[in-house]
Amino acid sequence: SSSQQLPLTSDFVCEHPPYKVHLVSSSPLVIYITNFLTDQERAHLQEITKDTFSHSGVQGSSGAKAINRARTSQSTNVPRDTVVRCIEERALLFQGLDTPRTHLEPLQLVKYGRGEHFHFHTDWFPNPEHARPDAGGNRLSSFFVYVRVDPGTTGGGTNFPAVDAPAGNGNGSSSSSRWCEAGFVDCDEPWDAGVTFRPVEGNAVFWRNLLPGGGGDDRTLHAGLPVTSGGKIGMNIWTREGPVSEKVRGPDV
Ligand SMILES: O=C(O)CCC(=O)C(=O)O
Ligand SMILES: [Fe+2]
Repeated sequence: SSSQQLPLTSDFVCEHPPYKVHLVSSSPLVIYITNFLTDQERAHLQEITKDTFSHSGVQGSSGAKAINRARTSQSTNVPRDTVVRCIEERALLFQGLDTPRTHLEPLQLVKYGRGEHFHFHTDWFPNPEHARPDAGGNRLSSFFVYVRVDPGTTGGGTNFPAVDAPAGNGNGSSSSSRWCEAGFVDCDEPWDAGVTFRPVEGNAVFWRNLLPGGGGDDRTLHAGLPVTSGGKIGMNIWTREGPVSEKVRGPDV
């Protein structure tokens, strides 16, 4: 219905929802964020990208692919309108007061149907060619935001095999963990599988990809596990070490 869409008039006011942060791991830095996107923003993102998804890897942005980017999902870049700029601003403020907007790649939606997955990979580029200063350097941080989860969806979690599950989550021994009870973490996974975040609409996982010296942090390896029923749309927000060219970022719309 039309009430589902935000007005895209010049008097649009960017208001950030009262999201909450929950520390998962300090090394590597991993933070779980609840209510990062509003329902209206989620609907808007889907509306403006409808019919634009394709299977073509890293579409239109850096042209670079990390190794093991075996993804059966479809993706699309999000045109940067006032609502999207508001989400960008939120992601920048989250990371401090001095991260310029130009360090952001175009936001990217990733869509999975039943049986689709994204194999283990790092978001940072192991190939220095893809992380050259004129390309914006490497990917300093990632947000993966759950934009849509079809009712009855199973699977489709985001797994980090080298990140310990939050302390006291009771993996394998108890169901008392608040992380499990809240539905944020999949505690049915075996203890040695690291941590698996369940897709929950509006919530996000944030992590830092690079070590203090600038090298890639192998512990940020992760995968989009196969969706066993239903479907999921997620969104990547990638912040580079330096500015991304205007050509890659595209115009404001
Ligand atoms: O689908 C997921 O849970 C993760 C996707 C991902 O890692 C990516 O698009 O880079
Ligand atoms: Fe990723």
